[in-house]
Amino acid sequence: MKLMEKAPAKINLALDVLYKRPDGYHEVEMVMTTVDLADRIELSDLAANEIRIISHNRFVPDDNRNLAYQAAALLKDRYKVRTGVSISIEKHIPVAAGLAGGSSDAAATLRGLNRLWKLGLTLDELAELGSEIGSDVPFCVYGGTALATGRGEKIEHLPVPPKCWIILAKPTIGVSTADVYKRLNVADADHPDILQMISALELSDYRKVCSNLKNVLEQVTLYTNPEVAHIKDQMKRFGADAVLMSGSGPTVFGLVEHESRVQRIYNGLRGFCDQVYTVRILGERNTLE
Ligand SMILES: C[C@](O)(CO)[C@H](O)COP(=O)(O)OP(=O)(O)OC[C@H]1O[C@@H](n2ccc(N)nc2=O)[C@H](O)[C@@H]1O
Ligand SMILES: Nc1ncnc2c1ncn2[C@@H]1O[C@H](COP(=O)(O)OP(=O)(O)OP(=O)(O)O)[C@@H](O)[C@H]1O
Repeated sequence: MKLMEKAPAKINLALDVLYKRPDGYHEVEMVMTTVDLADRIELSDLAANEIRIISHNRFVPDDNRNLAYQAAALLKDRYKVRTGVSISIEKHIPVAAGLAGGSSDAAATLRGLNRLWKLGLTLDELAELGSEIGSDVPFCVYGGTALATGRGEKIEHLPVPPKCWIILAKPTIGVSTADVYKRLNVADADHPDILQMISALELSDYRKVCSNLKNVLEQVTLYTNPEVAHIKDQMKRFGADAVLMSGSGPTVFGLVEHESRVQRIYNGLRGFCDQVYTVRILGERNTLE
């Protein structure tokens, strides 16, 4: 049997770090939402009892370093599954970009294998398993819009953001998430007002969403990567309503309310940046089919 799952990218509308925990992770408060830039995961039964990754992307590992591989290995081990699986990843989300591409592939693999192997697990159970793979995986299991706390694994669903266009631009540099967290000085950081962002979503107030976009990790990545600041400036200059770096970066996203401006911003950025995407916010959370 063969089946397909979509693995959408996420952006962080607000990202706060409260403190460094004794286990080395940071306690966070993040408002996240999925967008319609997605990898496509195809899962098929394999006669041999093994996990095979096919990706055709030189930046994506095809062994047990791949987060989709880890998701399959975790389910296989926990539920004593004796059949093999081939996981084909058609990559559309830029790698090491702050868009949770690997985490979303892992989450889609959990959802897909739950169906393929008829495990009967709930999304909550899949999200709990996903937290063993990475902090962004539980959010990616549900998708939609949510507040993520703890190290990112505690999820509370939020209303869909007001309708708008999102422009994503990724500079050619890659960023290490661990390194960005390590270099953050929590005491000196400029913190977002997470409650105001939640209120903006509850009121469906586009202007309020724009004025509350803030990411505490942005300064850290901007400091060592001036390209990110340049893209932010240009996106604003071309007419985006508000701009922010997603996650640990380096991808920058801009919110645009009026369609008439989208093409101008896209064309302006394409003049000096190879990876630019125009996307929409994905309204719906995932459900189990
Ligand atoms: C930056 C974000 O993408 C924002 O959504 C996430 O906070 C990071 O999520 P992720 O990539 O799934 O992170 P993980 O794979 O769990 O962790 C990678 C590394 O980032 C650091 N890390 C991550 C999450 C967290 N709350 N505190 C941390 O300090 C740790 O050094 C960890 O070893
Ligand atoms: N399925 C996968 N797709 C992409 N990268 C993967 C995958 N599995 C493992 N990786 C590894 O993970 C690293 C980070 O990739 P990813 O695209 O997930 O980063 P990211 O978008 O910055 O993640 P996050 O936003 O969660 O911090 C890559 O350099 C790659 O070696």
